[in-house]
Amino acid sequence: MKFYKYQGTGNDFIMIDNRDNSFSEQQKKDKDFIENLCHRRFGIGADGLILIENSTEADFTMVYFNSDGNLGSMCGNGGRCAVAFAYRLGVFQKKETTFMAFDGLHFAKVANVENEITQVELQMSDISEVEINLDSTQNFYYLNTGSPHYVTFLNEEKIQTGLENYPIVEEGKKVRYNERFKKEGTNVNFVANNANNSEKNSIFVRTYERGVEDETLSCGTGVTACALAYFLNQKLDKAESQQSDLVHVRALGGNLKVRFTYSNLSQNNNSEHNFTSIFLIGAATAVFEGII
Ligand SMILES: N[C@H](CCC[C@H](N)C(=O)O)C(=O)O
Repeated sequence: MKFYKYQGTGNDFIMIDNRDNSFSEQQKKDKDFIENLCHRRFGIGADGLILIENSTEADFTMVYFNSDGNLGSMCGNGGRCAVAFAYRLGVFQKKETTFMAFDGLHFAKVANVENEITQVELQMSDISEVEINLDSTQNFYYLNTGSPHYVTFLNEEKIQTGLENYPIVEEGKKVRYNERFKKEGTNVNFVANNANNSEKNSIFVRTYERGVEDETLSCGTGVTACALAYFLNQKLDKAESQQSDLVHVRALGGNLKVRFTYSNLSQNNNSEHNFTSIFLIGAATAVFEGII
């Protein structure tokens, strides 16, 4: 079986063209097999496995597994890699596509191709629910950008040590395995202002990923969740009823941008935050290919 290895800001994936169903239904259920493929010593090594399959509604379907072998939810970096891979396979010819994923249809644009690096603008699902927990005992946003994300902004005391040195795995596990989240799990994101970038709306994000149960170098749905939470955190009081914005995000594995339109239809209801036309923008890179 032929495989390709891709990475998007250091979040890496094994990609398989499964339009011929060569990756069997049996293999999809075989968690040990998938876990081994993703294992960095016993296998190819990856944060996840992605299959490109035929779709009746769209150009293709993306099936995503976490590196623990479980079927995952939406994956933003994987989605960008899947678009780059499908474009290379000729699954769609013009530089725009629509594909099916765990959380529904996604539109994407191939903005540029230069050798092995493809710039992809991936539309994420609209968001209308954001849980905001900011009081003396809690400090987090919780939202689902295709995958569930807990987002916390490092406060002054924690920021002293810097997000660079913050114990992400240890602190991430405390949240991921707490009473509320331990059954379904959650991804856990830590955010600080990006002091290295003078551009406005610039944040630094580190993510503990469920299913990988470790920090990854970047998480696309996490970066998206952090950009939206940052917008709410910074601008809610000043937010007009409708506005568009762009947030620059640095992850350990590289830079991404998140563009979106915000509207709060009922100004009195703080829980109704509508984000539409959300795009995750950045590179997807082909690394190598091989035969299993
Ligand atoms: N790395 C992925 C997210 C995977 C989400 C996964 N960890 C889960 O919650 O099932 C991304 O780029 O969006």
